[in-house]
Amino acid sequence: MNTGLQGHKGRKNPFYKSVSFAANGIYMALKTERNVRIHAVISVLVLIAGWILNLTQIEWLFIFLSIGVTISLELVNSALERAVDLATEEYHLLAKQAKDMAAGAVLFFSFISIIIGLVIFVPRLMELIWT
Ligand SMILES: Nc1ncnc2c1ncn2[C@@H]1O[C@H](COP(=O)(O)OP(=O)(O)OP(=O)(O)O)[C@@H](O)[C@H]1O
Repeated sequence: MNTGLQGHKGRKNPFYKSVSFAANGIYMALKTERNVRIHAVISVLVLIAGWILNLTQIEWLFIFLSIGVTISLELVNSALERAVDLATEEYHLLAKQAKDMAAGAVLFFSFISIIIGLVIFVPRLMELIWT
């Protein structure tokens, strides 16, 4: 009986294999999902800006948290889109709600990330301009 703890072929996968499946998931999302790529590019630009502006430890923590949560939500959203498409090819109100709510989670946290970015970067840029 498959208890749900076993891998695809009935055996529990070794840890390194689970990590490699997860890394493949990130690679597939980057390859196939435009929004994941956009967030990845923005994240790299924010990291470069943070490095140039010499952020404090606490500012870096907020930046890494924002990037991490946003990209993680993008991955979960992409996974849910695929699961819904696998479940039905027909139009279904629940399918629409599931996809739109998952997309809403990404949008919601993106707004929070923008606010965090503004709170951190605007004073730094003002400092640069006025000094
Ligand atoms: N099976 C379905 N039944 C009802 N509505 C659906 C279904 N599949 C998708 N939708 C809705 O159609 C719209 C477009 O969804 P779709 O998955 O094609 O792309 P998307 O949400 O723009 O995301 P992405 O661009 O990342 O693929 C969304 O509002 C979604 O909720």
